[in-house]
Amino acid sequence: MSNRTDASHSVLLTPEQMAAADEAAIAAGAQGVDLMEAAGLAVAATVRRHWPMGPVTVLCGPGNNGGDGFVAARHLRAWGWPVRLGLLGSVDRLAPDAAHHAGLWGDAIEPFDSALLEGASVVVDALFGAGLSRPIEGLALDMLRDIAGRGLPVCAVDVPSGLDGATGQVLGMAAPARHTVTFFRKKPGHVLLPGRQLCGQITLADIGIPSQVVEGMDEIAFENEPALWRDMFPWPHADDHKYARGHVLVVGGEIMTGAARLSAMAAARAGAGLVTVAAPAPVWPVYAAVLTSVMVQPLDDASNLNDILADARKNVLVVGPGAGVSEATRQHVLAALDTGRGVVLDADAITSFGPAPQSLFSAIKGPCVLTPHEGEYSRLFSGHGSKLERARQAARQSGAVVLLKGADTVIAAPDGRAVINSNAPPTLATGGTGDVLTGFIAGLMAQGMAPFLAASAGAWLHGEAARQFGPGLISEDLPGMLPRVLRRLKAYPSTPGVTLAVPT
Ligand SMILES: NC(=O)C1=CN([C@@H]2O[C@H](COP(=O)(O)OP(=O)(O)OC[C@H]3O[C@@H](n4cnc5c(N)ncnc54)[C@H](O)[C@@H]3O)[C@@H](O)[C@H]2O)[C@@H](O)CC1
Ligand SMILES: [K+]
Repeated sequence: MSNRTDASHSVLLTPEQMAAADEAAIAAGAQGVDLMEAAGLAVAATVRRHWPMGPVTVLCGPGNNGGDGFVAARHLRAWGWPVRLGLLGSVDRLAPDAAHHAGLWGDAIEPFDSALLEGASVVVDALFGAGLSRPIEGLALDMLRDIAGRGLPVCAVDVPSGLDGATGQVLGMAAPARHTVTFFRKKPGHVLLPGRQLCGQITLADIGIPSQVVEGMDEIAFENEPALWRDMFPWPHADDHKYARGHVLVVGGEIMTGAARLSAMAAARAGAGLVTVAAPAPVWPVYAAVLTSVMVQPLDDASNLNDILADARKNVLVVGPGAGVSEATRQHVLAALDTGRGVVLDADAITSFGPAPQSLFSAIKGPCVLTPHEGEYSRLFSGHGSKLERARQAARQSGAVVLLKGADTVIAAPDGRAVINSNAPPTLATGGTGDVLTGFIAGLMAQGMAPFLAASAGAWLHGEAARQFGPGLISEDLPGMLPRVLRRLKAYPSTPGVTLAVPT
């Protein structure tokens, strides 16, 4: 767990937002050539920090990313490194800032071909950054393939060239980097997959852009970290009693009984004062036999769910885990939504509305979280673009917080706020972990945490619990890891500043 205290560093800027930040900094008095100088110096310093001195090849592209490359080359040369530099295109076509730094380089610019790679112990990839506008092809494609084929260690400037900073997708080709140096703030493409895996270790360099330039920007996304929501975390109060800490009701299914049990245990561990599973009457004993701290109420054939819901202290309702795709599940969802209380819908609850998503959306009137994986998403939504955009579109369309699952889970609110979660280890790719996540979120909501914050916090706790458990994880290990994660979270420094509670 990192102990960073400045949540502003979890801000993610799209290349367009970064360009606006750059413009605002220049309008406030910064010089473009100075920003480029700082950027290139940070790249050179990263190379010096992580590689022993040896032959370095700097590959410069036709835009400002290439300009950063010229600066890095000049500093490395000044520090005694043998530097070779190749330029894609010609010096007289460089934009003014890059041309300025090409002039300061003032040394040989070699033809842009594979000979540049001979003997290189590290390659600085300054071909394309934020300005990538089409798939890599031609000479650049050949070069990147050659670098990847030779397995040369790469230090990427801003992004590995070919990676779309907005989406995390590769346009044509990108050579995996060992280190990526980016400027001012990370970009969504550094956190979304496959981008995250191509960047290696990311260094965030301060190049002199004032942090205020971000204020007032719309639709900023964040990389999930406790600084964003920890101050709103529902820690128990000294005078709390169990009824003050919320009551989660999980509607259980008849076949996959484990799923609802996992959600229930997770909700309890997340701190809900009470948790009840409403279990179909025929399998009621199955639930009752294995759940100790969780109450079990029989749900009979005639569907007495409304009677169970009559107790308004049940303030968060979970439908979906192990529910089965059926008309009964649909009815349970609609009954839960009709209460206007907090609702978390997962799995079969989502799939049951596949044929008629609008009937679900129009029933959502209270705080609601949908937790689809990609398959479930595509049953309800026809969003397009990056995962970030698709989660945002779904949240807007449904009026619910949408948590779009995966190794790069995205959480989006209907008002445009969005968080990308990046701490989930691959050991979470096993049955039942999603049911636990649902329970964590419900447990936090039951204690009064707003749905977007609860979903963000739940996703982070889930990832952290898995990380701390390590290899061999199965889903029922996760709730039991939560106390340890919460203990560490409690010790996490308080962080005034950027939080998710501020609507954009
Ligand atoms: N915005 C800022 O605040 C700063 C930006 N800096 C650098 O500037 C970069 C952005 O510079 P630019 O906007 O000039 O963009 P790039 O340098 O990323 O690339 C733009 C150039 O590449 C060409 N191009 C795009 N895709 C191509 C493709 N697939 N094949 C061939 N040519 C292609 C474009 O026509 C244009 O000439 C950042 O990534 C960063 O490295 C830094 O200098 C520091 C300050
Ligand atoms: K690059």
